[in-house]
Amino acid sequence: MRLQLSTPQDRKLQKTIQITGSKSETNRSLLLQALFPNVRIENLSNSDDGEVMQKGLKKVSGEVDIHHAGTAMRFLTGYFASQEGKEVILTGSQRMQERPIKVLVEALRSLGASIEYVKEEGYPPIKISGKKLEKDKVSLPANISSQYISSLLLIAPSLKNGLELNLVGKITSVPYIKMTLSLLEQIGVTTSFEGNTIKVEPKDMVQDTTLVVESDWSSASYFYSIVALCEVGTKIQLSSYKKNSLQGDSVMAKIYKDFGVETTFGDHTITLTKTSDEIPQHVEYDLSNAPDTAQTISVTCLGLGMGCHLTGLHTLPIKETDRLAAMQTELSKFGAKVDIDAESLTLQPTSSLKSGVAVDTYNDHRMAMAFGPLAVKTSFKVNDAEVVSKSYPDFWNDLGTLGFEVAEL
Ligand SMILES: O=C(O)C1=C[C@@H](OP(=O)(O)O)[C@@H](O)[C@H](O)C1
Ligand SMILES: C=C(OP(=O)(O)O)C(=O)O
Repeated sequence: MRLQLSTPQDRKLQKTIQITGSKSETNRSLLLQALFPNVRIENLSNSDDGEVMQKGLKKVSGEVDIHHAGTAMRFLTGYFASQEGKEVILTGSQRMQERPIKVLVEALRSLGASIEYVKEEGYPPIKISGKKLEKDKVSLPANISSQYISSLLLIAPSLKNGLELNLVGKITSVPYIKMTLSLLEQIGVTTSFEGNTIKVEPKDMVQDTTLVVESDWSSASYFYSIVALCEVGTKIQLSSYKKNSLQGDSVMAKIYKDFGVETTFGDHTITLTKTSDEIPQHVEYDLSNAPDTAQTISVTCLGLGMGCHLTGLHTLPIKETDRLAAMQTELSKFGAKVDIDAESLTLQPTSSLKSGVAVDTYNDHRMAMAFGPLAVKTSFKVNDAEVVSKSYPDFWNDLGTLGFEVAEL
């Protein structure tokens, strides 16, 4: 699907949007529910990633295809490895077969798991023969993906003696690890995280608990960007959100103050208001705790004619696409000057945006959604725009609701 995006007639928007549940909280909650069936879940994500996770958890044998969903790939690896009697081949899209899984496989093997690579060593697909895992201590590198750590933590309470993890190296995407621990605590599991050591106590049964998934803050980031690019007075209300979020991307509320956007927390809502046009020429952020917002922020800066230096981006090359390379290519199409290295992106201020551009999306939902808000400033095309369904299937409809002209070509 190729879309033509055109500037909304009114650049002082006033609207309310309901956003689907966080895909990260959803996929953790679904796994916990599979282990402890008396856990209930509200406000599940309607994303592709949530759907493949739900389907995957129901399988006991055969092939499980999780498409592009990193969390489903990593969380189901731990799950099936610890499920005696289940035997599956866990696979995914071509890109998923290029996203590394070795750190997690080695950690699970050292706990006693039986996992074999079907094609290339270190990458999916993998054949998993579920077993009771007897060991309770493991060390693993923590600087590549926090999803490996969350995968182990999620199965930890179901292991006979629980689990002690020793994290080696600089820990990346820390809020996602804390989110996992918070959800475990919510269902009554005892955990601790001190220095580089995480401990999870075993638990046979949990009390009836309802996990209420907060809406997705990474999805909210695109509305922060829209408000930042619109006129002073623009007000967009989003639900259902809370102040004490488990999601690290809630840092948007703080970061977007720099772009003149104020956040007001209401009863399960946030209201984003553009209050000021006075913005700095250049901003710098370390996004190692909120990697999924890097694309959003760089497009906001492009649209506002600002420069930025974003660091802590070492995980971006192994996500849905190599996001650093993809951003450099796509930002440059609009006339931007962009430099990247292994962990950072630097954008020079761009005074006028080129028009007639077609943005490529690289099977990456965030490439499409990050550029969407730029339609406030200029008209352009988005190729393969359906990619948004990975985390936010209603994205283009919601942009239409705001008054953007979204036409299928
Ligand atoms: O645990 C999670 O739900 C996630 C962790 C992050 O990945 P990394 O830990 O690989 O950075 C993030 O980018 C991803 O979208 C979701
Ligand atoms: C990196 C992402 O997803 P995942 O790793 O779960 O595929 C994302 O949604 O930005």
